[in-house]
Amino acid sequence: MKYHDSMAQAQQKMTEVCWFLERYNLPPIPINYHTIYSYISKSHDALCEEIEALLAADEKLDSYILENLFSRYLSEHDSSQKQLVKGVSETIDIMDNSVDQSSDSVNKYIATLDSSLVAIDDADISEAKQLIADLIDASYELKGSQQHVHESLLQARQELKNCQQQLQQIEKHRHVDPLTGLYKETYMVDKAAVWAEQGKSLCAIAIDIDDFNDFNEKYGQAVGDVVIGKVAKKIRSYVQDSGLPVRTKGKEFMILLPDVSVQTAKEIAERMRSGVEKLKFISSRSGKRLPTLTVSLGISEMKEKEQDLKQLTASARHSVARAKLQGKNNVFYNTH
Ligand SMILES: Nc1nc2c(ncn2[C@@H]2O[C@H](COP(=O)(O)OP(=O)(O)OP(=O)(O)O)[C@@H](O)[C@H]2O)c(=O)[nH]1
Repeated sequence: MKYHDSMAQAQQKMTEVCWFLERYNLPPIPINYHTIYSYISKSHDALCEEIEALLAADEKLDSYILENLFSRYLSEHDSSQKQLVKGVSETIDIMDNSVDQSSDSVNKYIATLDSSLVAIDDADISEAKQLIADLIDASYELKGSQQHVHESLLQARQELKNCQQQLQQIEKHRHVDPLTGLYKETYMVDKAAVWAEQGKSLCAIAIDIDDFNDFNEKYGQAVGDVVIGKVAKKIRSYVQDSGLPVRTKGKEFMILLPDVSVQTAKEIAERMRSGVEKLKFISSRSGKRLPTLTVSLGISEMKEKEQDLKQLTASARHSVARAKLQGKNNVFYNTH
C-alpha cells in the first residue's frame, strides 16, 4: 500500500474515533482514544465483541468501562512481563559464562599442578621456585574467576528481587482500579469463588453516587474523577480487612462482606452513607467549597447456598434502585 493511502486510512480511522468519543460523551484522554482506535480498527476480536455487546445492550459507555477494557485487552502487562523474563535470562547467561570461565580456570590449575608434580622430581631448586610461582599465578586466576561467579550470583539475586517486586506491582495493578484504589470486578469474582469454597456466607452492599450527572456537568469530568476517588476512599475506610471494596462502574461500587450478618451490613452501609454525606470537597482551582455528595445503598444477602455472586450483586443493585426511588441518600434492604 502506498504511503499516502495508508495515511488517508489512518486519518479516516482517527476521524471515526473522534466521532465515537463525541457521540458517547467520552473525554478524549489517551486510554479512551487507544481503546476506541483498536475497536474502530478491528485489531482485537474479543475487545470488539465486548464493545459491540455493550452497545447492543444500550449500556452507557464511560471512561471507567474503557479503562477496564484497556487494562484487560490492550495494556502492556505482557510486554513488561517479557521484559522481566529477559532481564533474568540475561543474568543467567552472564552466570553461565562465569561458571564456564571458572571451570576452565580449575582445569588449568589441575593441569599446572600435574605438570609441576612431574617436573619437580628432577628439577633443580630455581626451576622448583618457578613452578611454585606459576602455581601462585594459577591460584590467583582461580580466585579471580570464583570472585566473578560470586559477583554474578549477587547480581542474579538482586535481579530476582527486582523481578519479584515488579511482578507484585503488575499483580496489584491487575486487580486494583488506579483511580480509586478499590478492587476491580474481575478480582471480586475470584475472591467470591474462594469464599464460596470455604463455605462462607456473603452480604453485598451496592453503592451509587447520587445526581452525579449534575455535578459532572457543572464541574467537569476531571473534578468528577477526583471526587469519585475521595468517595471511594471514604467507603473503603469502613471496610478495612473485613470485606472487599470494589469499583464496579464509573460511580458505582460493591462491597462484599463474608460471614457478616445483614444487621451488621446495614450498620456498615449506614455509616458509609453518613460518612460520604459529611465529606467536604474544595476546588483546587478556586479554593471554593463544592457541593456535598450523597450515595444510595442497597443490601443483599446470599440466602441459599445455590445463589451465586451474579444474583447477589444484581439483588444489591436492585435495592440501590429502590433506595433512589425512595428519595436517594438512604440504605435499602428488601426483607422479602
Ligand atoms: N467523572 C466521571 N463521571 C462519570 C464516571 N462514570 C460515570 N460518570 C458520570 O456519571 C453520570 C451518570 O449520570 P446518571 O446515570 O444520569 O446518574 P446520576 O446523575 O448520578 O443520577 P442518579 O443515579 O439517578 O442519582 C454521567 O454524567 C456520567 O458521565 C467516571 O468514571 N468519572
